[in-house]
Amino acid sequence: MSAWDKNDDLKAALPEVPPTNGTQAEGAVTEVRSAPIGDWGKKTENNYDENLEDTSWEGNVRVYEWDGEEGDLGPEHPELEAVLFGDPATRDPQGIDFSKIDNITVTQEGLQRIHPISSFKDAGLHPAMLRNVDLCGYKTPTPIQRYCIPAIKMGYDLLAIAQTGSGKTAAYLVPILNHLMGKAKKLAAPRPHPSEAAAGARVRAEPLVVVVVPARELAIQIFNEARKFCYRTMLRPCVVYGGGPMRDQIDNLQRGCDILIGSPGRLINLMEKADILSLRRVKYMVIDEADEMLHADWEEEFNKILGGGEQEEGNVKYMLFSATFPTAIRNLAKTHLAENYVRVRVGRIGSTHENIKQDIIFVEQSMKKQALIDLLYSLEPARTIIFVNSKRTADELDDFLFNKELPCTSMHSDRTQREREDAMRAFRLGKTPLFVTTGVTARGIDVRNVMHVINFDLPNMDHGGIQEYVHRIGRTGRIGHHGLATSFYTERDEPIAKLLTMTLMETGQAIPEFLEQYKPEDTDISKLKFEYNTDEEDPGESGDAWDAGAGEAGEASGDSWGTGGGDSGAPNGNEGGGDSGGWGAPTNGSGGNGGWAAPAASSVEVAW
Ligand SMILES: Nc1ncnc2c1ncn2[C@@H]1O[C@H](COP(=O)(O)OP(=O)(O)OP(=O)(O)O)[C@@H](O)[C@H]1O
Repeated sequence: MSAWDKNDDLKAALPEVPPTNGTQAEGAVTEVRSAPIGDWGKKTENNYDENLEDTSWEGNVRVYEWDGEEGDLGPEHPELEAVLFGDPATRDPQGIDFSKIDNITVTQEGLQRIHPISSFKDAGLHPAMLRNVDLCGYKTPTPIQRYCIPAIKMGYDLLAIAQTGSGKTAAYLVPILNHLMGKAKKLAAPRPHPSEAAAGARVRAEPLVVVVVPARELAIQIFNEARKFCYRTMLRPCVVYGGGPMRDQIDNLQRGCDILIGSPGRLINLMEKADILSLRRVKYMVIDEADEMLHADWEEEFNKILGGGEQEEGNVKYMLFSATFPTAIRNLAKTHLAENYVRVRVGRIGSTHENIKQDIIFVEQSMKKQALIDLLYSLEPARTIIFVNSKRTADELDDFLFNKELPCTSMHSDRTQREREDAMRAFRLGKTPLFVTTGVTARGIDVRNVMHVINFDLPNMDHGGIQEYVHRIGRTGRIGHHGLATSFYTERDEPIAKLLTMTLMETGQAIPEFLEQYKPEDTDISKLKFEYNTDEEDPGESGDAWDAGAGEAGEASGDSWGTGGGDSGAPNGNEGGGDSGGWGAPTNGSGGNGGWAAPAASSVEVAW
């Protein structure tokens, strides 16, 4: 365990951010320190030559290998278990405060009403999957998991929106893999026995699940999660991403691939090699960070991936996940989903967690570096991500901090993939607890114990805007932990000021004096209008709520994990009949007016 993993929750010690030498806050006391108050450890320099010798690309790590003779379930493998799930001493989540997560309102829409599970035990998971969940240290499902697990089990397309760090990855991996694990032999493509693969036997990869994500590091991270949930199943995960070694990635695919996680460019590249990869067997297509993937910049890639499967119409379930979802992109998203898709939203779309303390400090542009050093020197050392808006600033800041003897590393899109993986690894391991990066890591990246996010530059409204702010600060305060997000605000940040102020108000953060002028006239928090994704535009959300009633949780329980086609209740009828529970289309839906909701959609709010 790294020293940086010991204080699982520094929350109690979360400091008030002191004014820095760079602030203009009136009456600010500018205590300038010339040295850090704690021990940051040694500054380190990456030796890339040494690393070049190292062939351990992140995609080449071990996965559970099925030798095909154990029936549906492979034997336990204690050594691999320790590799996948880590030191048992650090598995159990400590310091997690689920109270804030559990109080968030959950809204669901669509023709079908989903009954949330109350515990993993009630989810009808295969005992081996339940054990994998337990090995991960998950005791209780998060709200998004409570809804997504039964919805996916029942076979619906899904649009799921929940705050950063709220467990969206497991919300789709667990039910999808659970559903497929009993059917792997029937559905999966033939593959060489591991001993034959070692002797060079190869097949074409024909995955059952494809997960598409917008960033390479995120693909690697989700692959690592998939490795855990595939443990002892017959399902073999692979990852492909740009910049990584093509030869190794192809080699891995050709040993058999059931779950493929990829960044779009490399995925398309490989799809063009018909003897290497075919999407003809795909049953589930998951688009993570879906609002980013549906962005116009990705349109071509996105359409190629969605259209490249030769699957029968209606045979693929589509799942879209994100923490943010601007209205226009939500409207586009629905065109990719079946009419009877289910939509689940936890809290306001794009809202931040109360667990993240947000501080905004006014800084003169020319004083930012000084302000940063003041800030770092005045707080206890803590694993920290520093976001900047340009590659040049990332390089400069890395140098600057390094010259101050602080242990930092940095990443941006001009770095080689080897450098990117090294930097990420050094930060994850706590070797370099300061990580300077551009927005390339704003989304999805989950590093244990990130206590502080600093926006050295606030996101530009033309590049990411308030959504990027939400994703960036969401690298801390994950899954019930507490974190601090400090942003340097300069005169140039005026365009984001209004949305930023409302975002602060929503979670009861202190509004600094210089932002007071941007407060809306009506300060009633329930009436805040986030123009970029007004929920009013979502028909079906206003009235017609189904009576949530009591006893919601647990109703999806009971039936056992997949034996053949009977458990899905697949609404498209493509995996047999089932037990969708007789939720006929409600007659009171409002749907309709060309906007977001599916026909006759209705919604229900459930306060947890
Ligand atoms: N039920 C659970 N109990 C405890 N920890 C969990 C649970 N579900 C997920 N986690 C952990 O919570 C962390 C955040 O999960 P995840 O990365 O899936 O969040 P996310 O909602 O996808 O966030 P983002 O929007 O930033 O991508 C991970 O470390 C994951 O292992």
